[in-house]
Amino acid sequence: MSKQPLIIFDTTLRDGEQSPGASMTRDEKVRIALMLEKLRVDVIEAGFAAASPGDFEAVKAVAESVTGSRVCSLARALDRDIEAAGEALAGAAQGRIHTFIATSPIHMQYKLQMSPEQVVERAVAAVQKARGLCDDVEFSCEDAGRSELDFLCRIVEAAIEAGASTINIPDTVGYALPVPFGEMVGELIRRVPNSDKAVFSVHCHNDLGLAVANSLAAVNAGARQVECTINGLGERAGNASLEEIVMAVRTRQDILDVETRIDATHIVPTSRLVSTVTGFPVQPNKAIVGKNAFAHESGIHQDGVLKHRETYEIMRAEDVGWHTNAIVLGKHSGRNAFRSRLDELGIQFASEAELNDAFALFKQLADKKHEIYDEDLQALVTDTRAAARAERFRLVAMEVTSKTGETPLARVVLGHDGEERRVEAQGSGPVDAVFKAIEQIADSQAELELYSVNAITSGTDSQGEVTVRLQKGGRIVNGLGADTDIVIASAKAYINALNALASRGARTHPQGVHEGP
Ligand SMILES: CC(=O)SCCNC(=O)CCNC(=O)[C@H](O)C(C)(C)COP(=O)(O)OP(=O)(O)OC[C@H]1O[C@@H](n2cnc3c(N)ncnc32)[C@H](O)[C@@H]1OP(=O)(O)O
Ligand SMILES: CC(C)C(=O)C(=O)O
Repeated sequence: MSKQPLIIFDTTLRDGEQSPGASMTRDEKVRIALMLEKLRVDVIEAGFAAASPGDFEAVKAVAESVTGSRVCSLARALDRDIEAAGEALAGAAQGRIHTFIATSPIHMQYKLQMSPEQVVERAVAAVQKARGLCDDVEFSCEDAGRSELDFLCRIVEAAIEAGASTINIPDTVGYALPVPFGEMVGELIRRVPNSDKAVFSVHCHNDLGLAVANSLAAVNAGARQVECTINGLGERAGNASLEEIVMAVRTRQDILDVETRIDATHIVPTSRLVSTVTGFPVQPNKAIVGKNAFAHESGIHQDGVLKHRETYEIMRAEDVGWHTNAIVLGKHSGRNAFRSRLDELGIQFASEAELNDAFALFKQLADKKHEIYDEDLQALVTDTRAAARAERFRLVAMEVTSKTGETPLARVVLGHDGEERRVEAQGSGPVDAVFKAIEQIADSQAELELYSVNAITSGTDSQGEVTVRLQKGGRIVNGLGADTDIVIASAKAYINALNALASRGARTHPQGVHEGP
């Protein structure tokens, strides 16, 4: 069965901009509008031309820059607002004037202080005025979600009669629930005698977190335009999110009779642009565009995704503009994901036992650190391999006391030729104290030529990677150690270098020759 088109009306630049703190300059609106055009949005509501000279200029600039989408301006049911909208849209390849008036008893009585009859009259006059300036006119019944159905039928019929070709039913305060809202929209379409002369639209707010659900319920009931915003930006708790509507429609083609023209591969870049321009970050668990929307950290899910992506993914990350999905290594990850990531890094294990040792170290590290990066894995494999060689010195335990005004003290337990030995030493700093304690056992007579510390990744929970270079009798060896505690990383690096000296002690080098991991 062929699908009917669902018109995607984006109001990021108008209702989205009504979020406190999200106002945009003319140039920012043009940048976002050009991105929305690329996304193949059908209608871009660029602003409210009568709101300010700046918004008038912004609507005008968007109207003159965009050709692939229809550009729209909002206007109250007042001549001056409608004239401003018409003037701002004059240069548009395809323009639309969107006029509105509230229809709920509470808004008519307290806000507009108008009778229902006056509201109908004003609506008709506004639509006629707009039609005189533009041949595409949308009429919205503000607060329709709390309006009486009989009154809605009356005003909608009159607005269509006056020339509106789109009738928008907003749930202005996010009060609706999906089933009754869908029923209301369906009933309106059935009862309005001239409903076939207009496209029915919905505009849902998210005060109860139901904006997308309510919009889809209305689509099921016959609405063929949805008003929405990128990242769900909008007044108070926001509007229905464009990316969620579009991907719900695309993903559930089995039960929805509509399709959109949207090129979903531009969704993530558009979301990023809107977030950067407005300074509103996208929460990590936001559907479609959140950083975690296609990321898997738990072992069972990772195993499933690696075996067959659809076990845990209902959409492809690439289809909405992500580079790829993500297997994030952390404390809930399992061996399959661990092995697979190391494979991708070109690291293979000689045996299952070596993999298990590395995996055990990985779990210990993951308990200390939120996310394990590739650099952490590389350091960890170096550590495992060093530990696997039957080495002369092995760090068993250590404790360092470092207090303001006191000389640092290190207590170290070192495995040495199969025995455990305890030593303690003071030093000018904690690392110096640890090295001195180790030297009490090793007595290497080596010279420390280099000591350097690097943060492997960013963040204060990053692992420190330490390089120690020792020189003895013309031989130079490097030792590496990594840990979230840089003093422990230093001890590991020093011991690693001592083991390198010890294991190659029989060989001599005429000049300084670098050896090490
Ligand atoms: C649900 C929505 O999102 S609707 C869009 C909301 N967006 C905005 O309000 C942003 C742009 N708004 C603005 O810049 C200003 O409010 C303006 C320029 C439109 C109007 O500013 P002001 O003239 O100072 O009026 P103010 O905002 O204080 O009050 C709104 C007036 O419009 C009236 N009004 C509200 N909606 C409508 C309407 N759809 N049609 C006609 N009049 C309306 C109110 O009753 C009130 O009238 P009053 O001044 O006679 O009491
Ligand atoms: C003006 C209309 C469409 C609106 O923004 C609302 O009712 O929320």
